[in-house]
Amino acid sequence: MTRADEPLVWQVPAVSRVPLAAPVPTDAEWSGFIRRLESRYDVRQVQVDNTHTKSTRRVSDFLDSATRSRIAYLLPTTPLCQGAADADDDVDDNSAGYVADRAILAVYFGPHMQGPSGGVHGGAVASVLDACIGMATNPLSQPEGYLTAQLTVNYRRMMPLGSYGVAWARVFERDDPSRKAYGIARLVDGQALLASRENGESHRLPVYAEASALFVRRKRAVEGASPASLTQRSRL
Ligand SMILES: CCCCCCCCCCCC(=O)SCCNC(=O)CCNC(=O)[C@H](O)C(C)(C)COP(=O)(O)OP(=O)(O)OC[C@H]1O[C@@H](n2cnc3c(N)ncnc32)[C@H](O)[C@@H]1OP(=O)(O)O
Repeated sequence: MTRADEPLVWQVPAVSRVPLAAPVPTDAEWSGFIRRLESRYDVRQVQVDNTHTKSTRRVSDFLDSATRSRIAYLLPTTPLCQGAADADDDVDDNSAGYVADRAILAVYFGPHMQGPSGGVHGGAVASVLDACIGMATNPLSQPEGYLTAQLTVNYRRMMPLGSYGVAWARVFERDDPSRKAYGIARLVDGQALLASRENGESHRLPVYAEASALFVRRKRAVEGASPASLTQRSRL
């Protein structure tokens, strides 16, 4: 057998696996966190399920599973569909809660997202930021029209395992003729965010990671969705 034919074997050093002190929050703890976010900020949780209707939205089965359902999709209560989101002007922007260009994901980074010892895996952080920009980029009535073409993540600090994170994203440019949308997202510590709000502190919160992304709208989505069909779908 030549060297090139030898099976590739990873030499993994034996490490002792220490049980992680990052238990998944109970239902009550998790909903308490979301309620605090809703009461301190002008946001509301969008109920998530697997049907793409106007008021419900799937986050991602993958993230749902990795977080043990400790992930929530929130939107500003006041519609913000101005500027960038106006590209979808055939959609009824003024209906309650419809926000196309911003999104917030609240997430608990638990033991199933471990990367470095005591820290969250960079891929998990990237997934959350990508999903958050994806939510902001894809209007509720046009789910999954835009796909990630490029994602750049800047890891500023290690996110400790067992943290509540809050990521928010916005689309700052949507170039509809060429089907491109550009967005950014930032991830901060959710408990620190709430504490600073509750204590009336105005200092800038440390950013754990930030991302910028290019999303491209699939050709199929563009061809298959006439303005009439979009309007119809948005009213379902
Ligand atoms: C999870 C939460 C769920 C939440 C639910 C809703 C959120 C969904 C978000 C999901 C996020 C994901 O994970 S998506 C999964 C990961 N991503 C993917 O699998 C995408 C794989 N790539 C593709 O399918 C394709 O490459 C596309 C769709 C991105 C683009 O293909 P295309 O449609 O043929 O584009 P094409 O006509 O060639 O190009 C259109 C314009 O975009 C530019 N362009 C195209 N691709 C790129 C690129 N990679 N980098 C730079 N620029 C590009 C072209 O130069 C051109 O510019 P110009 O000449 O016009 O200037």
